[in-house]
Amino acid sequence: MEVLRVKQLTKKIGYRTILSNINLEVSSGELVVLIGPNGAGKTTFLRILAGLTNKTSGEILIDNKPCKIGDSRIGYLGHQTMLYNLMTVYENLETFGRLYGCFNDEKVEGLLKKVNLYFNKYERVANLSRGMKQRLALARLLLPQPDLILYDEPFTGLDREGQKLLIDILKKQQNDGKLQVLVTHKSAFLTGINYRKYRLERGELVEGGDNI
Ligand SMILES: Nc1ncnc2c1ncn2[C@@H]1O[C@H](COP(=O)(O)OP(=O)(O)OP(=O)(O)O)[C@@H](O)[C@H]1O
Repeated sequence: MEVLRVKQLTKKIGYRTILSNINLEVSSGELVVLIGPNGAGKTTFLRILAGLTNKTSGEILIDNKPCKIGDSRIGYLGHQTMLYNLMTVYENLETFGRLYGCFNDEKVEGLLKKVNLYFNKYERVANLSRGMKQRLALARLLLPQPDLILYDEPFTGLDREGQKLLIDILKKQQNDGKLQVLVTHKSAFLTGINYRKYRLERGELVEGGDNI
């Protein structure tokens, strides 16, 4: 995947305009960060890109073709970790991997090491801490090796070490030429990494913008 183009994207709910004529371009290797106050429409925007919410109007193009619902090249990490609580760490990745046809024992083990859960692989998800669940959700996100990766507040629940680990993951994806869009309310988390910053305010996207 080379480029994602969002053109004149608008989302209305009832007669409220949540997103108004959003234009955005993300190229291979680029990380775009969206900041904005609570209720600004950040999650709505990511969910539309992920194909989980309908847009009202506008276009989303991937390499100049309309983005298809359920495109397996798109990975989305939302507020909910969507993990199976009664399964172990390993079983979660195995089940997800088999479902998406990307299971491979070596890959799963490698990812578990990457997110520092290798020694927890036989633990049930229900017994993990919030930060550990978030790290497992990250591993699951990366398992199908998506080209476009969407992160909604991915630093939630992560301690210093977890934050560092996520920064390393973001950098690795940049080097691999992935397209990344990340929503956060605090860009201070993102020190030591290159990114393009936008502020979403009253439904409009403004380039740059201060931290909030
Ligand atoms: N299904 C829905 N029905 C009605 N209103 C909705 C719906 N989904 C979102 N909204 C409204 O759209 C606005 C944007 O919500 P959204 O969750 O995208 O904001 P956000 O920027 O992600 O906020 P936060 O930082 O609090 O997560 C909010 O005012 C919300 O109430």
